[in-house]
Amino acid sequence: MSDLPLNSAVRTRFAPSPTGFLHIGGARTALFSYAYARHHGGKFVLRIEDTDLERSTPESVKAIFDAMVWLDLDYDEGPFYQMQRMDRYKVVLASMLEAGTAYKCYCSKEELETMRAEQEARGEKPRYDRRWRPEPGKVLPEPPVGVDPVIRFRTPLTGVVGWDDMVKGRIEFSNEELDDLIIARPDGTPTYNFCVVVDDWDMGITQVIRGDDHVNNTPRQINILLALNAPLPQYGHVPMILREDGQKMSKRYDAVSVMQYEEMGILPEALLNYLARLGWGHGDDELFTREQFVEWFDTRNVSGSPSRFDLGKLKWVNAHYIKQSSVERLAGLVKPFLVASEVNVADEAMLLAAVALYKDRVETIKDLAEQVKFFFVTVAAPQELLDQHLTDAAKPWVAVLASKLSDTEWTKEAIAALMKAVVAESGLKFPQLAMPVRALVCGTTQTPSIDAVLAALPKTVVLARLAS
Ligand SMILES: Nc1ncnc2c1ncn2[C@@H]1O[C@H](COP(=O)(O)OP(=O)(O)OP(=O)(O)O)[C@@H](O)[C@H]1O
Repeated sequence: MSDLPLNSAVRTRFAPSPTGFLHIGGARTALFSYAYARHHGGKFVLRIEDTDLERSTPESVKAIFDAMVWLDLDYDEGPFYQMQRMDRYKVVLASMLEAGTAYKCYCSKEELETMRAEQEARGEKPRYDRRWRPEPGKVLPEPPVGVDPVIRFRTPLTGVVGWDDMVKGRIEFSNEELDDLIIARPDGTPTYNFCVVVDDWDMGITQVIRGDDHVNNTPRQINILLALNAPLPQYGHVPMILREDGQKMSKRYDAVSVMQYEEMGILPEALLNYLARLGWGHGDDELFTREQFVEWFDTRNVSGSPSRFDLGKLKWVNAHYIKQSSVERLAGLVKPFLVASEVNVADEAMLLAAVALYKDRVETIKDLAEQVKFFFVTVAAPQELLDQHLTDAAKPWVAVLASKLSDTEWTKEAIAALMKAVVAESGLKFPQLAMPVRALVCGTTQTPSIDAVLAALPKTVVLARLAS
């Protein structure tokens, strides 16, 4: 079992279940599969595992697509939907019954419960006792009338099933630990592990890269593939991403959707860079492009232990990408945030100027919107800020500055020269003039160079706010 047959052309897949949004744990797993395929010049396949009819919804399918598009994880084939492949599964089930690698089991729920209770009473691990498994010389019970059977896989009774995991190294299970799992329900619908096996086989998947919550499924899936004489893919199980509180991130336990990061003002390339680095490393490199990641990616450098999500680090990475982005792109991204807070952004030139002034000072696009808001609407400074800076000493000089500004040419240089002159004349220190000006015009004292900020605003607006 150690030398698994390998297909030559790499084909990886991402196979989410559409039972909620795509969270970043799933997204990182998708990213690793994607990067592996791209690194090897192979194909990346998207498969929607929608057989859980109670939990799967079309909205969740859309949510997965939205997140994949936003992150630009472009797939080469698919989306394939398991629900559209039922006929194929049934053909394979029939072939397994025919070959004797699967068999019908007529145990009722009650019988299974009794079996379990008796085993527990004897101190044994509860498991199906294989009473319907055909064996040479064994007499099977008469199939009860009117009962639809399940189909069970005929798991080898002895031996070891193992694989060289691309992330975790050698993993082995004894077949004695595995039971004859149900591969089709009484109504004929196939179960999870069976569908995955047929899909991975039909789709020619050569590397199954998935979360390590699937490690226990892998020996079962390998046994079924072997029974089908299908080629075995390589398996790589990547550790889970944990929430900041250390819990597994899962749709069921309030994980945050990938798209919520867009709403927070995270750039997709920042999230990808952050996720790539989370649980994978290339020396000390923290910031790298998608192309570099694809070039460097190797499952051997994926960490074997779970990683904890760290919003602070994500924001740090995001700040880097914001700095690197063009003013035009950022202006396009920040606009919806401003509009959402009912700020009218009619003056495009002012928006560009404002973004240029603030892009190196923010961690998210949402922050950026907050920071540049005062360009478009008056933001009143908190009273304590005014009390602190708009002192009796400063007030008259703010008025002097305002009157001089009204006649000056509206450039950063002219404004700077004028402020300098007023400072000299007044005997104030520069901040004693600049701080009240900031508070009045911007609603805060935390701003970039005040001459640049004033120059980016219409003169009339500056004068009105200084007079307020
Ligand atoms: N927290 C996580 N960290 C890393 N990978 C994950 C995490 N949760 C799921 N995955 C992986 O993402 C892929 C898609 O998983 P799936 O759509 O079933 O999401 P899920 O969150 O596990 O769902 P559930 O709500 O059933 O827990 C699988 O390969 C799975 O192993």
